[in-house]
Amino acid sequence: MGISITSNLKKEAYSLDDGKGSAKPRPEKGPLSTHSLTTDRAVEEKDVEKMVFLQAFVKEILRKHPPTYFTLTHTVTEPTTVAGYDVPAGINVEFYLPGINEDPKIWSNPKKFDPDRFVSGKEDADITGVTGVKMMPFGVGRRICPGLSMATVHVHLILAKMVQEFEWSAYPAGSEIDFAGKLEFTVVMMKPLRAMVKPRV
Ligand code: HEM
Repeated sequence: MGISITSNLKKEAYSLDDGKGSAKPRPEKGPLSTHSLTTDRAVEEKDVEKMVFLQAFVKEILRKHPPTYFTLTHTVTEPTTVAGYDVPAGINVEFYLPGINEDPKIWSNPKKFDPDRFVSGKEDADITGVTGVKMMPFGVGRRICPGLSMATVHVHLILAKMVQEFEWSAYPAGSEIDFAGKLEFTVVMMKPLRAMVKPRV
């Protein structure tokens, strides 16, 4: 499950949300980072914590294109109230993630793919849910995805390496990318991504 999710997530990342698949995420530069992707050595895990835009970019992918639409099914063990609804013990609850991730009551311009929302300091979200829940791509609480750390390290690093080494663009050149998803075991692109990949020499 983890491998399938992380690989789908990376496909979303390469294609990006501008519909053209231009070679982003943009190189880390200026005040966003003390590290540049154009450095003469391969990016390493320790560099990622300084790459503010990359972190914002991955968080925005997880918000706008969560790899699963639902968490796993949870059973209520004692009567409770959620958002004003009484939930009796013994029933199953499903959490629909895009309903939270794109809730206009908690996000500005939620339909827009905009990593800068996390850079500018306008908005933030704790993906572990410890300090509050505005998005929960890994679930939250006791049954939170145990692969969270591995998955986030993996996605940040592979994405940084792919962008450092290659230029990515849509195929055929200039074509629009259709970001519509469909649910298989995880969410996959309805029309598989076709990309041109050129080594940055
Ligand atoms: C971006 C990548 C990933 C995402 C978005 C993701 C998301 C999720 C979600 C939403 C759940 C359900 C949590 C809940 O119901 O509250 C889950 C559970 C789980 N995930 Fe992940 N996951 C990812 C990667 C991984 C990886 C890399 C592994 C293993 C190496 C992994 C292993 C598991 C396991 C074992 C569970 C079941 C936990 C339980 O029921 O107690 N996941 N994941």
